[in-house]
Order: sequence, then structure tokens, then C-alpha cells
Amino acid sequence: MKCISFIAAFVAIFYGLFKVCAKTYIFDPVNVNRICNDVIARHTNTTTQEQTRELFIDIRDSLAEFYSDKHINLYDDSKWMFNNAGGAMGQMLILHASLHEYLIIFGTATGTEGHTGVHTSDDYFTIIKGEQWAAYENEFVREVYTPGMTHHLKKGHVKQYAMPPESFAVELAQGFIPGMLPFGFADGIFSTLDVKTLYKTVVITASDMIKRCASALF
Ligand SMILES: CC(C)=CCC[C@@H](C)[C@H]1CC[C@H]2C3=C(CC[C@]12C)[C@@]1(C)CC[C@H](O)C[C@@H]1CC3
Repeated sequence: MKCISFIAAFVAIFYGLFKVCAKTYIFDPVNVNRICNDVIARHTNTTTQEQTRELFIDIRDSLAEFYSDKHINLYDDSKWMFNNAGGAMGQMLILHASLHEYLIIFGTATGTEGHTGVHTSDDYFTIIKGEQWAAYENEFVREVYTPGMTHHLKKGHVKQYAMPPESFAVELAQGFIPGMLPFGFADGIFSTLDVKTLYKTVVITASDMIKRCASALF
């Protein structure tokens, strides 16, 4: 009984904050796609670690130039973190996280495959290097997304997806973000037990969300 009250209170607090802090979206998926395409066109060779890092820094700087430094975090190598979710493993860098939208660079050096999860947000996944493959159940030919293309996973939809080695994307999610977090943390809590990564993810996500909520309120 106590546990149910605790969960209900937790959801109510997040939902209340979501309602208070959520104004209009800052990011526009079409515009994020355009910015990514402009940057991709400037980076014809992204074979090495340094060339790939330069691509990511240009993505971050170009997004900040359009949306301002106030909304896009600084590029910091130490802020990359692993994420295990839906059986897939990748790494991400949070550029912006609030209760109603987040923008991250997500990808994998070794390749990965898994379940997308069922989300309370629309998800726009713009490939900036490599590829993403996806398929609904009863779909026997995969969808292929290459650099510059955006894969829109609609709220509540489910697919199987894969990313071959050295594939990265800019991911924009818009909707009720707290509803996505249990999926983002479950594999860490119940499978990998990588406490250090979990701690890093919670600290960076929570501090960004509090910062964004405070700036929306005041
Ligand atoms: C950024 C914050 C604050 C936390 C999000 C943690 C997770 C919920 C996400 C981290 C990587 C995300 C990916 C997806 C869903 C949400 C995450 C697990 C997708 C499966 C969504 C559909 C896309 O086509 C592929 C995404 C891969 C990364």
C-alpha cells in the first residue's frame, strides 16, 4: 500500500512539474534535421576518432548558434555516458534535457540492436554518421536510414532497430519525458548493474532538467 502511494506521489509530482514547466517546445524536428544536414555536408570524411569528434562539436555549435548557448550544453568529452535500454547498448551526450523534450547525440562504435521501447514522446532520430535500420512486427524488409535522414518513431509505436558499428544520430524526443526514463534506466538497474553509469546519468539528467525547469519558470 505504502509502495503504491509512493509511486502515485512520484508520478503526481513529475506530472505537476511537467504541467507547470511545459510551455512550447524549443526545438523543431524539421529545423534540427536541416541543421544536421548542413553540418554533414561540411564533414565529408569522418573515419577517425578526431574527425568524428569534430563532426559532433560542429553539430553542437551549429545547434547552439540557432537555439543559443542558453539551450544547448557545452561540448564536454567527460559527459559522454553509456546507455543500456531495450537490450541495446550505446553512448550518449546530453545537449538539452527538460521534462518535455530532450536533445542528445546517441550512437555506438561497435554496433547494437534492440527494442525501441514504447514511449510517451515522439522520437526524431537524425542519422549523422553510419546507419540505422528499423522494422515493425509483420514487416519483413527493413527501413534503412542514412546520414541526413530522420527516423520518426511516433508516440506509442514499437519497432526493432539496429545500428551498425560507428553509427551516430541526433535524437530529439518531445512529449512526457519522465515516462521514458524507466525504460532508459531499467537495463542498468536490472541487468548491467553499472552503478557508476547510472549515477552519472541521474546526476547529469536531473541537473539539466532542474536548470531548464527553473529557467522556464523564472
Ligand atoms: C536523455 C535522457 C535525459 C535520458 C534518456 C534515456 C533513454 C530513455 C534514451 C537514451 C537513448 C534513447 C534511444 C531511444 C529511446 C530512448 C533512449 C533509450 C531510441 C530507441 C528511440 C527510437 C530511435 O529510433 C532509436 C533510439 C535509440 C536511443
